[in-house]
Amino acid sequence: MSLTARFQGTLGRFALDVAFEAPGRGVTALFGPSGCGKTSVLRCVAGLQRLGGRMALDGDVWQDERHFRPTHKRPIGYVFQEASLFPHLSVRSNLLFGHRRTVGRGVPESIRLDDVVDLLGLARLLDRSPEHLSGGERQRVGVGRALLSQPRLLLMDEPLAALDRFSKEEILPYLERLHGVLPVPVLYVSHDIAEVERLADHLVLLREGRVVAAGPMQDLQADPSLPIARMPEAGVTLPAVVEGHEEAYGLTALRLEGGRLLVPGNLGAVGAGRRVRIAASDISLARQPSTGSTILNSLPARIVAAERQDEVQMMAVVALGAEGQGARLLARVTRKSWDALGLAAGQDVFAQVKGVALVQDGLQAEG
Ligand SMILES: Nc1ncnc2c1ncn2[C@@H]1O[C@H](COP(=O)(O)OP(=O)(O)OP(=O)(O)O)[C@@H](O)[C@H]1O
Repeated sequence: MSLTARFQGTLGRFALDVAFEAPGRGVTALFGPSGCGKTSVLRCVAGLQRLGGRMALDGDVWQDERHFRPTHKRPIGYVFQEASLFPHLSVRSNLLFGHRRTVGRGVPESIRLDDVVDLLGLARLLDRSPEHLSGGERQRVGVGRALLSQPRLLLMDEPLAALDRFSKEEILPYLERLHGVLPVPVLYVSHDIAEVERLADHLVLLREGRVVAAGPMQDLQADPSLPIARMPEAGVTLPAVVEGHEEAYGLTALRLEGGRLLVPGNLGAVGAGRRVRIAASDISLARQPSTGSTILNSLPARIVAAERQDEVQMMAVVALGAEGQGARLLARVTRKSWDALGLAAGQDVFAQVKGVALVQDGLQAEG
């Protein structure tokens, strides 16, 4: 179950030449700087733009050398920067607009109104007119409407870009919630890495009309040769499980693959899954375990790769665990310290984690 796409051609003076695969579940982000071709790729997938190539979803070919299925025959939901809701219809009627045209014509109903209302928190809004909704609420309705048209693929083009910071923060938890339960894959266009890290599990990195890299988010984040590792906010997002609590100190123990972190606050019941983000600038490396230090988290790890970023900085990839078999973290350290400690790939070190952000509800915790 997956999407395969290859598009080649020119748009005015812009040359697009991309090929990528996306898994049949979860959120795949198309990420890259402005003008790199993200929207054009999405439009090609939707059939709104016709370039040469081939595209198939679960083996169902939407485009190849001989065929080109028109947009209205592709089972897609499309969410734009701004939801263009029908002003004369209530929220409920807006939501059901596409539903009638699909379920009403025999398409099996895999996404139901009640589920969408529940997931997107729309119950209070159902009888309202779109004119009386905030920007964030309108976008939630737009997402719900797209889902209720029973798409087999949901396309989202910068759905948060037109919202102010406050509305963005309001809508993100709803999108995160959809993430785990949606029966359809999502292609999500954004140029905001923080947003992508919160929502996506697969990444297609674009630059100047080409694919720079594609793969699981964690793998790409921990590749020091990619442009995202050069961003000031470079880091990794990792799955974690609540392992226990140190109630006397108000701390939660989180288990990562190959390591354990103590973070402030009660992050839920034992066994609960969490997604944490650890910034490269929040990790320092030591040859010895930290004693006589206030640092809480000092994890055995092995340096698996390193790259000089500029005159001052090195970017190292460390794999957690004494054998270096666990999750990979990025560590940005100065070249001076790197040389002073005689660090090199293959060495065993201690990764001192100074801060952990819980990405799924935006909590920031200093460790
Ligand atoms: N129909 C078209 N005719 C001519 N040029 C086009 C057309 N569509 C896109 N382009 C050009 O292709 C390039 C890529 O545009 P696109 O909107 O796909 O980029 P993007 O990565 O989505 O950018 P942004 O993040 O700013 O939305 C741009 O230089 C744009 O001007």
